[in-house]
Amino acid sequence: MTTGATARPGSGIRIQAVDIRFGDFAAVSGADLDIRAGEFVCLLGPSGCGKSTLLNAVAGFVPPAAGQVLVDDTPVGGPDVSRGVVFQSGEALFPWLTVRQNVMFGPRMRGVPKAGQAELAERYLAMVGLAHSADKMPGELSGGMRQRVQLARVLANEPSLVLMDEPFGALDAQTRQVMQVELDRIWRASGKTIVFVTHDIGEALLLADRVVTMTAGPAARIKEIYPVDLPRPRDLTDPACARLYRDLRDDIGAEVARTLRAQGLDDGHMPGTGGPDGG
Ligand SMILES: Nc1ncnc2c1ncn2[C@@H]1O[C@H](COP(=O)(O)OP(=O)(O)OP(=O)(O)O)[C@@H](O)[C@H]1O
Repeated sequence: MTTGATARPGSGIRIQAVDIRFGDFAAVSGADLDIRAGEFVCLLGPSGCGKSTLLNAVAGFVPPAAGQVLVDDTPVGGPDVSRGVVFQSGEALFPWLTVRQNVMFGPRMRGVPKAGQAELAERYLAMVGLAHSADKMPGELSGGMRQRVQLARVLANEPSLVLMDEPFGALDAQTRQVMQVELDRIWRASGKTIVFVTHDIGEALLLADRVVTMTAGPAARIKEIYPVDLPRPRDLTDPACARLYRDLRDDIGAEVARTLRAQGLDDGHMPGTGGPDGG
């Protein structure tokens, strides 16, 4: 899968019996998941279930109240550049630095000599298709371009895994499609492990080796794991893909319906609950 383009290969992740609390609120409870080195895993689930919270635990932003997250058998104790995070908003870029300087920033902080910084910026800007925009300011870029720069900036830190929290959520449908194709290519070229949070079933099916669903919170846990053993690039209209799409839609629909029932709201029209959609 990898071309060996980077020094550091992807890491394996073990999420073991992880509980995450915010005060008295149990956001995640007993989450267990193993992710292989170099794997692309999408986390999918109803809004507010705990996808970002679990991703943040892998990033080291949120400490588990119980259980542990291991990356290459080492417990995660806090944030680290070896675990790169791409957020939804391209606003995470430094607006006063050029694209190239944004990408060189991490290596500079890590003490990489100037020539090495420039080389990393060149390599990763080329990988995300933005070599020609290196001297632009972030404000001169489109939303999709800003997300590519974010990805290049993370990759320039040579992380062993990349954590992406709805990175294309703010993009228009067409740009999103282009970015999905690009990310598939970049992932294959980089050999990184990617954990990707999304609401979008189609996006998950286009990108993931495995799609992991979560139950509705509170106390969300891993619900089901769906291997996507289909050749890439994928076609959502392919019958096998369409079947998986329906399974995932029903899985998520059942969780949304459960939440609505718990709130005393009508769930008769949700897929997976015997609604008109056939569930
Ligand atoms: N810092 C925090 N303090 C208190 N509660 C939090 C905090 N962060 C998240 N939560 C709660 O934890 C639960 C899970 O939130 P999280 O953002 O992980 O969900 P999500 O599945 O990523 O949602 P979405 O898909 O809507 O982005 C929610 O009930 C949320 O309100």
